[in-house]
Amino acid sequence: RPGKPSSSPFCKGQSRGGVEDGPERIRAAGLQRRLQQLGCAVKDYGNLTFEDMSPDEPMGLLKSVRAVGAANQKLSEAVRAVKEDGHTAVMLGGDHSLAIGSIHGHSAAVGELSVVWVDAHADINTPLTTYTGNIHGQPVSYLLHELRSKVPVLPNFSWLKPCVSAADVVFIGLRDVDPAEHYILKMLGVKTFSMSEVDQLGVARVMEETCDYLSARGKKPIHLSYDIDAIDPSVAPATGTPVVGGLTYREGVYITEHLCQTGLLSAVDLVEVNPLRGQTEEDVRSTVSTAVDLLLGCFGRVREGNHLPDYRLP
Ligand SMILES: N[C@@H](CC/C=C/[B-](O)(O)O)C(=O)O
Ligand SMILES: [Mn+2]
Ligand SMILES: [Mn+2]
Ligand SMILES: [Mn+2]
Repeated sequence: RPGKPSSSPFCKGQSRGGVEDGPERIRAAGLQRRLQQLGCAVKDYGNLTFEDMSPDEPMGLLKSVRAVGAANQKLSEAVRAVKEDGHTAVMLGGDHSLAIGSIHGHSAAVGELSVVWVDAHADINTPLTTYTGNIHGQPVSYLLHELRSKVPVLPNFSWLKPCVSAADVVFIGLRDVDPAEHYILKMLGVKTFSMSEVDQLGVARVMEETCDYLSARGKKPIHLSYDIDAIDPSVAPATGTPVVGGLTYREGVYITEHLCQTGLLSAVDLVEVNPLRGQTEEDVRSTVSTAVDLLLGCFGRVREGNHLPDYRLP
C-alpha cells in the first residue's frame, strides 16, 4: 500500500492565508515515517510550485480564477503521474479547490472512479451560484458530467473536462450546505449522509451503506477527498471554515479504516489544514495530528494495533 504524499501548498481557492502551510506541518508531524512503519513504500513527490499570477480581471464573483486553473492543471498532471507509477496518491492541501486537479488527474489515470467527499460542506456551488466567489466551495460542480452546462469555461480551465458521474459520489458529514447546493444535490439525486444521518444511523451503518451504494455500480477505484473541517472544530479547529457539530475524532478515523479495508482506495486528498487559523499552538497540533491519523487510517493503521508481517519476537 504505497502512500505517496504529493502536496500542494495552495490557498487561492479561498481567502484566508495560511492553508498553504498545511503540507509542511503534516510532514513535520512525521507522516512519511509513520506510513513507513505501517509497511508502506512511501515516495514524497515534494511540493508543487505555483507561479504567482497578476490579479484577475473580475469574473462575476469568482476569485483568483486563473491561479486556481493553472494550479489544478499542474496538480492533475502530477496526480496522473503518481497513479501511473502504480501508487496510491496522497494530495496534501492547501484548500479544497485542489480536488479539481486531484480528481481529474486520478480519473485520467484510472478512468471511471467513485468519490467519497467527507466535508462539512458540499463544495458544489457553480460559478453562478457561489455567493463568496471562493472556488474551494465549487470543485464538485466543475467535475460532474451532469453540471457541464452550468459551468462556463473559465480562463486557465480549458484543460478541464468533467470526469465524475453524480451517481458515483457520496457525501459524508454535511452540515453547512447552501440553498443552491441543496437544490443541486436533490436535483441530481446525489447520495448524502449529513450529520443528521450520522447521528441517526451511526458511522458504521453510514460506511456500510456508502460502500454498498458505490459497489452496486461496479467496484470502481475510490477517490477519498477529506476536508479536515468535516471533523468537529473541538478536535480540528485550525481550518478556514469551521462548523460546529462535526464528526468526532473516532468517527473520522472509522471512515478511513473502513474505506481502507475495501481495498479500493486509490487516491486521498487531505485539505484545508490552516495553521494560521488555530488560536493556540495546541489548536494547530491537534488539527495536524488528526490529519495524520486520518491518513494513517487510509493506509492500514487500526486502533487494535499493527505489526509488520516479518516481525519476530526477540
Ligand atoms: N459554501 C461556502 C463554503 C465553502 C467551503 C469550502 B470547503 O468545504 O472547502 O471548506 C462557499 O461556497 O463559499
Ligand atoms: Mn471542502
Ligand atoms: Mn469544508
Ligand atoms: Mn475550505
